[in-house]
Parts: sequence; C-alpha cells; structure tokens
Amino acid sequence: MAKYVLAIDQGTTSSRAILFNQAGEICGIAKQEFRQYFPHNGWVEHDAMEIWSSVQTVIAEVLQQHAVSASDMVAIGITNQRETTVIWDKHTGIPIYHAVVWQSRQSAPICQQLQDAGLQKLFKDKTGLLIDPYFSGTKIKWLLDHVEGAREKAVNGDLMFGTIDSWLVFKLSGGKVHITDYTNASRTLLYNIHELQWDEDLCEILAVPTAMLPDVKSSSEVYAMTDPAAFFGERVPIAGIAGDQQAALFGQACFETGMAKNTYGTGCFMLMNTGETAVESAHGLLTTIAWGIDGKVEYALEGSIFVAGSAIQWLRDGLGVIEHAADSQWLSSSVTSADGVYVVPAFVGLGTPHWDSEARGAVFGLTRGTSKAHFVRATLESLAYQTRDVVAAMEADSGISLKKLRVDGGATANDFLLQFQADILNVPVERPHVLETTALGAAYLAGLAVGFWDTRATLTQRWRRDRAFSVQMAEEERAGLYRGWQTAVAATRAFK
Ligand SMILES: Nc1ncnc2c1ncn2[C@@H]1O[C@H](COP(=O)(O)OP(=O)(O)O)[C@@H](O)[C@H]1O
Ligand SMILES: O=P(O)(O)OC[C@H](O)CO
Repeated sequence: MAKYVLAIDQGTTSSRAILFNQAGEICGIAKQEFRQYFPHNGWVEHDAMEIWSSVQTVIAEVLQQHAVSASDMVAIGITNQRETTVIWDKHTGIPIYHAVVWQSRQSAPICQQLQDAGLQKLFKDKTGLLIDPYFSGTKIKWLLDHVEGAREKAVNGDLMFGTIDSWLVFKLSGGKVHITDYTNASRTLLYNIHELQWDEDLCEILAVPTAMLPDVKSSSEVYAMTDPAAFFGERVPIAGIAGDQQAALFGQACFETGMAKNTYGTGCFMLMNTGETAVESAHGLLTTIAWGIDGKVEYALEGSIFVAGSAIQWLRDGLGVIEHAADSQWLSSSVTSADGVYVVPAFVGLGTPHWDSEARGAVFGLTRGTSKAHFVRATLESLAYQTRDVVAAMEADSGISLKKLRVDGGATANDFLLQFQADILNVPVERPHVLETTALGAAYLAGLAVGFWDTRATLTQRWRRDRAFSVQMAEEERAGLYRGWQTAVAATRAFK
C-alpha cells in the first residue's frame, strides 16, 4: 500500500491539505477558503474555530477524493500563516476572541508607545524584528488588555497563546500538546533568536505571562500523535512545522547560504538563507529563523510585503472589476502598459523597507482614458515594484547581487506578473514545477523526521523548473517605470 505525507497549509485566505508521495509529487489536494473579518479600518481577523473546521474539511476531502485512509499517512507536516495570534481557554479549548491576523493593525498604539519609550533597539537586537503591529507580541498584549477578564485568566495560567501551528497541533492532539517551532516563535517579538528561548525582559515589557507560551521545538521531529477522535480514528505522528515563508524556502531547496525565494500569496515574502549567521539588516529587512533541524538553527533575511495577492482579491471582491483572480492576466496583457497609472496597495501600511503602519492605499495617474485593464495592470504591477524595493534592500544588506529569483505562491500562476517581474528586476525569474512549495517544505520537514526521506541532498536533486522568464525590457523603460513607482510611494506616505 502506497504511503504519503500529509501537508496542512493553513494560509491567510485558505486552508489546504495536500498528499505527497515518496517522489515528492502531489497526489491529492483539497482547498477551502474561509471568512475574513474587517471590523475596523486596518483590522483583519479570522475565527480560529472556522480555521480548524476548514482544516478538518480539507483533510477529509483529500482522503476521500483519492480513496486513501488516514492510516496511509506516515506523518503530518504543518505550515501556517505566521504571526496570526490565537488565545484560547486551556480547559475548554475555545478561543477568547477572533484570531488577530498578521495584517491587522489594532496594536499600532501599543507599538507607538514602545517606540516612544526608545525600545526599538532592544527588540531588534533580541528578536531580529522591528516594533510593528505585524508581529504577535503586541497583538497578545492588545487581547489581554481588551478582552474582559483575559489578563486575570492568563496570570492564573488558564489561557494558552499560539500561532496557527500551535492551535492546530493542540486541536489535532486532542488538546494534549501545546508547542510551536523555532520559525513561528521567531515571529512573536518575544523570542530571543540568539539564545533560543522566550525572553523574560520582553515578556515583562509586553506584560505577557510566560505560562501562556508554548514550548519551542525544532522544525522537524515528532511532536505529538494525532488523537484518533480528531483524525479519523488514527494515531499519526505530527512531525514537521514551519511558518509558511520558511517552509517555502525549504520546499524550494534553498539550503545554501545566499539562496533566495519570493512567495506571492496574500502578501509577498522574500527570504534569503544566511546559514548559521543571524545577519542584522540596515535596510528594513527582518532577521529570522529559517529552520531548526538536525540540532542546528539556520537564519534568513526577510523582506515582507503586506499586500500582494490580496490586492487582486480586492479587485475581485472589493471592487468587482474582475470575476476571477486569473482574469488579471489577460486584462493586463490586453494593454501595452498601465498608461502611467500606479496603484500603491498600502491597505494595512507598508512593510519593507518603509515600515510605515499609518500609510494607506493610493492610486495615481488617472486620466479620462484610464480603462479597467490599465487599473488592473497597475495593481498587478505593484507586486513587482514592491518586490524590487525588497530586492534592493536584500542586495544592500547581504552584499550579494541577485542572479535569478525563484518564485512560488498562488499569484505565480500569472505569467504576465512573472514576465513583468523579470523585466522590472532585470534578473530572470524561475518558477518551479511544484507551485505548492510551502506545503512541499512542510511535507519534507515531516518526512525527514520519520525517515520517509533521508537527507536534504536528495531533496535538492528533486527541484525542477517549470518555466524561466527572461528579461525583455530595455533599461531606459525599466528605470522610468520604477522612478514613477518611487514617486507614487513617496506621495502615498506623505498623505496622512
Ligand atoms: N492568476 C492569478 N493572478 C494573480 N493573483 C492570483 C492568481 N491566482 C491567485 N492569485 C492570488 O494569490 C493569492 C492566493 O495565493 P496563496 O498562495 O493561496 O495565498 P495564501 O497562502 O496567502 O492564502 C490570492 O490573494 C489571489 O488573489
Ligand atoms: O498566508 P500567506 O501565504 O500570505 O503568508 C502570510 C505570512 O506568513 C505572514 O507573515
């Protein structure tokens, strides 16, 4: 009987369950979108119970569709939208409030206070991160400050905090196990990435009781067995965890120092492997843990773009100008340029390199001749321009000039986007054969832990290119377009 690793990819807009065979091929995939809540300007929330239910649904679907049983799984790997913060009652397993999503800005006033108190350097030195509502720490404080009775319960040890990985392990293990992995811990603003422990000073500053924090484990080991009641009557090892961006770096086999990938999902995240050295950024990048495996922790530099594919969702769901995300490709290709239009999708502020949580979206260059196609194209182009901003920071910090870019994520199905990306970066862009790289990374981590795969070298040999997009644009055009983008961003930031 064939055996599989089951990867659970719990993303910002959808949950996926994917079956991988021993050749690392996708044998089955099920996906479900779930509800996004936008209760106030700049706030984004999820219902953690809806997330759990969507995960159960997609697992059931993928097993059923492919007529495999839960007992055919050798291991489960989990990868997740990072930073999104869930706090739940330890005894009932019920969340005390919605999950506060990584994009959400409700803890901006807390961040402002920390910055005003001159704490930026302390946080950056210990965590590699910046003080920004993006990270979990200030979200936890916000929840404990705003949900009635929460702080008292947390102090009494009755509440648990977790990112989505912790929440899913807790649920899959029948409420027995409360853990996370290095990659997810490194996004909380509470974890010392050099000493590899929760930082008591930072927990005190943010008034987070350490009793509510999960144990931090490596990214590849058996953490727990599934509870038969939560997993189709079977006990299967949960054996790999990584935040989705680190999982994508692993799935793209970027195991060598200097290798980088860019993932275009809801947001867009570029990570460069820096090996066992935690490189400090001077250009607005984050220093983060790439993974902990085989008793060793490796680091990455990261550029974070908050709005990428979600700008395309906004065209679809918010403005109703396209019916499907994929329509953005033919519409963009139907015109020869964006005709001077720039869309700066700073819907929840701007990440790398600006870290401006007050900025909001803007559109420039509209004329009576601007068509829907120009508008859609300008929105799609904004993903590529934001990536160029990140690449510039990455090259400045690492001293490495990019020779090519490996890409993945939902929006890389869009050939127009990848061609424009190559043109605006002036480097070739390579799309791998397996686009579900995030899930593949989680599957690899779990499969390595249980001996389904032997070494990373085997995984490196598996990487296959689907298509390369080479540079076609002349330098003069590239420079002019990018100058326009920079002017648009500066004007957006000035409007407050
Ligand atoms: N053909 C396409 N062109 C542009 N964007 C797309 C396309 N297909 C999907 N997307 C965008 O990609 C995102 C989904 O990618 P995915 O990797 O599943 O994201 P996440 O893991 O953040 O949920 C959505 O925001 C969607 O708008
Ligand atoms: O859900 P994604 O793929 O956009 O990823 C979200 C990131 O993990 C946020 O840091």
